[in-house]
Amino acid sequence: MISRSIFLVGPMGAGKSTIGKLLAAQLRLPFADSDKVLEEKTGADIPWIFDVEGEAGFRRRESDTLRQLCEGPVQVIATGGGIVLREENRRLLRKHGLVVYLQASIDQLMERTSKNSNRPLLQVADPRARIIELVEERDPLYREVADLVCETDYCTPKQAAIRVAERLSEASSTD
Ligand SMILES: Nc1ncnc2c1ncn2[C@@H]1O[C@H](COP(=O)(O)OP(=O)(O)O)[C@@H](O)[C@H]1O
Ligand SMILES: O=C(O)C1=C[C@@H](OP(=O)(O)O)[C@@H](O)[C@H](O)C1
Ligand SMILES: [Mg+2]
Repeated sequence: MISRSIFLVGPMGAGKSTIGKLLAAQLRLPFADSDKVLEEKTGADIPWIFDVEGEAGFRRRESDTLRQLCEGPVQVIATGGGIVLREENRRLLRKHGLVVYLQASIDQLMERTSKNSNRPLLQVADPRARIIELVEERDPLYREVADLVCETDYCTPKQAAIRVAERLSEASSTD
């Protein structure tokens, strides 16, 4: 029985948005993607927000969106990869939900994020170096908030969702 929202955190390309939707269906919970909610509230997409308001503007909107989601129903929430940067966000994640850190190798993160250009932080000459830098900076922050850590390298999104659901049920049975 799930009594708190489930937040998926982890780097860009870990599969938070894809696995989150599948996990929600499996658990029969609503699903929200914080980036999509933010874009709908703003009426603009993430590249536009970064262009016009910079990363600082995006981070303000991201925190507002997280606060709003924390007040909503119990659901599965895919967050953006940088949600853990602000201490106030980390506090909210820990307070309002069970946090699952989705991990993947640098090779997989590269492959999965190279398919589209909607991630402003990766529009650089050397996206691989940028991914490595971001993972090094953020891994301790993901660990700080995580109740569970799940690998997504050697499986399909569906298999990953099933594995996360199993891990959540094991964790709740030992509570
Ligand atoms: N095992 C896997 N787990 C998660 N995503 C995967 C996997 N294999 C391939 N993908 C693909 O990786 C891409 C990026 O996933 P996405 O859910 O947008 O990641 P995030 O929200 O963490 O940035 C999607 O196209 C997804 O289908
Ligand atoms: O890592 C980040 O700082 C970001 C990750 C993106 O979400 P995904 O992790 O879902 O790609 C999105 O929030 C934005 O482009 C910034
Ligand atoms: Mg996403």
